[in-house]
Amino acid sequence: MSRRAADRLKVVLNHLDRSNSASVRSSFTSSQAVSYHPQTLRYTFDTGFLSPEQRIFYEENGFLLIKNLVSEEDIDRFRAEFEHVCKGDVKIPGMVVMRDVAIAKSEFVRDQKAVSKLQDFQDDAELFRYCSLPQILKYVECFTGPNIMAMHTMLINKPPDAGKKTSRHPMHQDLHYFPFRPVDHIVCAWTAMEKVNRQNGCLVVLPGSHKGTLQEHDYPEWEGGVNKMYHGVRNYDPNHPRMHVEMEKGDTLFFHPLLIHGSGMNQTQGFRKAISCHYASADCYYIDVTGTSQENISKEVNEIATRRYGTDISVSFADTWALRGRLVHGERTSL
Ligand SMILES: CC(C)CC(=O)SCCNC(=O)CCNC(=O)[C@H](O)C(C)(C)COP(=O)(O)OP(=O)(O)OC[C@H]1O[C@@H](n2cnc3c(N)ncnc32)[C@H](O)[C@@H]1OP(=O)(O)O
Ligand SMILES: Nc1ncnc2c1ncn2[C@@H]1O[C@H](COP(=O)(O)OP(=O)(O)OP(=O)(O)O)[C@@H](O)[C@H]1O
Ligand SMILES: O=C(O)CCC(=O)C(=O)O
Ligand SMILES: [Fe+2]
Ligand SMILES: [Mg+2]
Repeated sequence: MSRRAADRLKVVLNHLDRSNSASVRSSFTSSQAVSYHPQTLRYTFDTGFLSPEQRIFYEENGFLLIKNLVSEEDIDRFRAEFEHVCKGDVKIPGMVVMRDVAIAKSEFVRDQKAVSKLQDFQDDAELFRYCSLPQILKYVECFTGPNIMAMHTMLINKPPDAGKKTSRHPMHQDLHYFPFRPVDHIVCAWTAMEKVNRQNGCLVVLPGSHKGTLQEHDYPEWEGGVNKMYHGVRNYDPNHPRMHVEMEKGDTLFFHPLLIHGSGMNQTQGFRKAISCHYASADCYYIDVTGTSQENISKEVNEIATRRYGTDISVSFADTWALRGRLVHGERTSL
């Protein structure tokens, strides 16, 4: 550890463990002690589970990678269930089966291979086991606190790029899609279901971007087309320092909803699989996004809801989230 990192750690330890602060402080002279202004940790709770290094890393970067968190056996079960859904053996009301735009808009015969994403698997008991895995919730609690809702579920099956670069996911902030706050009590868990690397389109993150605000999002101007609702940050600067997060099967990335991230195109012949869940504290509250940068996405969601349910029932943007959210720990207090 560098000297600077060691100094920071001392400051944080001092702040974290007030009951023990006398013994920590005793290693400083009194003049050093008064010159310290310990920063408060804004993005994580002290549940005693994360190490100080992990907390500092998340505070500064907006993500935390935990190796080997989900077992091979569980992942193989999720994969088997995904195949059942693709074959039509399992049909779950409310679950969205999405195809890549390049395939959906072509003359190709639709088969299971065309599925690029399952969205909203909260009522599929086998897939939803992912959201309740105790080893994941142990981490989630550090970001959300003890009352935990699983708000949004996805199994992403990034297809081999059909030659139009539509397998890319533009750089975005997940908060753009969410009408609930406070932002710091929301976290995504994203687990690689196989080795993910630059070749097959791993996640790309802009470290530290979670410290900024929610930006305006739109469809990027991509010649080959863009998938439905794949908005990207407007005025994206491709020169911003970025990091490719390569992961092994079972590795899990936890990240903040303001972290700017996306994924590159899949240049292999395999389907790159990942499973994810966005969690929020059940103590969060819904906001009205009218007149904000989120109005464009809420309108798109409402259009799809109208197409699906007709105009008889009126479902607000917040309602679409309240209906899909499921309690996974503690009490359902607000969301
Ligand atoms: C943090 C998190 C929330 C971030 C994200 O998840 S970002 C991505 C979110 N994306 C979504 O939620 C997409 C949800 N997808 C859907 O609702 C559906 O897959 C739809 C895009 C509406 C298609 O529904 P589906 O039942 O398959 O309907 P059809 O096959 O009859 O197609 C209806 C019209 O939609 C078109 N379509 C289908 N798939 C895509 C696509 N991937 N991208 C763009 N357009 C698409 C299809 O060509 C058809 O268009 P027209 O023939 O009406 O012009
Ligand atoms: N105009 C844009 N708006 C939003 N996001 C974009 C835009 N252009 C590219 N991106 C996103 O930036 C990320 C990097 O894209 P790109 O495919 O150029 O590089 P890469 O595949 O990560 O790296 P490389 O191809 O060099 O290995 C991807 O998530 C991509 O979807
Ligand atoms: O798996 C990926 O490529 C990223 C998906 C993503 O960021 C999202 O759907 O919000
Ligand atoms: Fe995302
Ligand atoms: Mg690329």
